[in-house]
Amino acid sequence: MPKSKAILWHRKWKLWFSTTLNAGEINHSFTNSSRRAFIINLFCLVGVLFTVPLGILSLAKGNFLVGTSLLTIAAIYTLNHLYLRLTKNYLFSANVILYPLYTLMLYLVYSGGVNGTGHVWIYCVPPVSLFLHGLKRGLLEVFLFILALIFILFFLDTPFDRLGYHPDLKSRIIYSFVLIAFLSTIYEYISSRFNQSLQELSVQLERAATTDPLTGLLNRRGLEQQLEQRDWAAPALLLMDVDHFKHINDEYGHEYGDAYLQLVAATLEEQLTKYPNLISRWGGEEFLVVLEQTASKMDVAESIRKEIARVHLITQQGEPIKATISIGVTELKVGESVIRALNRADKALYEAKNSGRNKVVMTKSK
Ligand SMILES: Nc1nc2c(ncn2[C@@H]2O[C@H](COP(=O)(O)OP(=O)(O)OP(=O)(O)O)[C@@H](O)[C@H]2O)c(=O)[nH]1
Repeated sequence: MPKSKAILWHRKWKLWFSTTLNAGEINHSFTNSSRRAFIINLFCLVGVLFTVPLGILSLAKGNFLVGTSLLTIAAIYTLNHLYLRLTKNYLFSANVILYPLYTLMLYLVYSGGVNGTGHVWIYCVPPVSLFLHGLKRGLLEVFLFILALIFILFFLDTPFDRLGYHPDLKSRIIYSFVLIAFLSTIYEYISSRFNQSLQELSVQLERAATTDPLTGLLNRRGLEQQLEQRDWAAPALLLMDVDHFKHINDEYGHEYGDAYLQLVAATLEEQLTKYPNLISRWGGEEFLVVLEQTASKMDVAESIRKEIARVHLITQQGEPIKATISIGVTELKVGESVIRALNRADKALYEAKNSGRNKVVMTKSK
């Protein structure tokens, strides 16, 4: 096969494996649910790869019962994978894998399995159970499985008893099973803790990337992200700029400048509690508010302007720090880009500044 064709095949297989193993994933991050979906798919895939050839072989040898049983298991695993892919209901899919597995393992111990080797398979129960059902439920099920094992091995008259094993084997099976359960619990505990901190870190990073640290408002990226996430029916854009802000920095120092920006942010939040909105610090001393279409967007802008002119900071020496704000208002038309609408808002703001500041100017969208 030519090299380029081989690379193409390799890529196709890789994509197929990745799609199959990640089918039914709730999101792409490494959450517990996506981890479980991955394990269920892996289990189904490996199960089908094992049972189909063995089933066909058994049928070819005339062993009809074993052959059809194996092919039925392959069909159940395939359906389970398709069900997970369609519904993302990994809890149900986990049950489809686990409960038949428990039953099969207990039956293997009871019957002794092929040439008395049935009990060697039971050690897959703790890791699979803990992976798929998590620490709490997984541990409970492993505990119940151990009770069922003890009952079968010590209180039932079974074909296992007639295999001629040393009497100590029964207790050794239980001890070694408990050891594997213990190790699996430690592994699952560590990996779920690691997963949890990874998720917390990812939430913190996401917040840091979309929030302005000084005011706690959305930053430019956060606002753009939130604008995309919801259907806003022609919202109003209010672009605001604190008047002569440089003067506050120059006169009282940067710390008071920062505190004043925090005061503006708090005032905006307080003034806009009644309306669905997004408030962002757009840059330096500039704020952008996206306001869901209300008949009174000019009234809202006016009340913000008046409130900013009213509120003030007090310095340590008891001096009041006051400022005003200029606002450019426009409407974001359906299908229009934010940048285009912002250009209009910017022009309106410029007009407000040029006509004396402490003003609200609204442009009509063309
Ligand atoms: N304290 C503080 N100052 C900031 C921050 N970001 C920007 N600034 C300052 O904001 C000032 C903005 O000044 P200008 O752009 O000249 O505007 P202005 O003084 O508000 O005047 P007009 O907008 O024309 O009314 C600059 O001095 C910046 O250093 C910040 O996070 N904290």
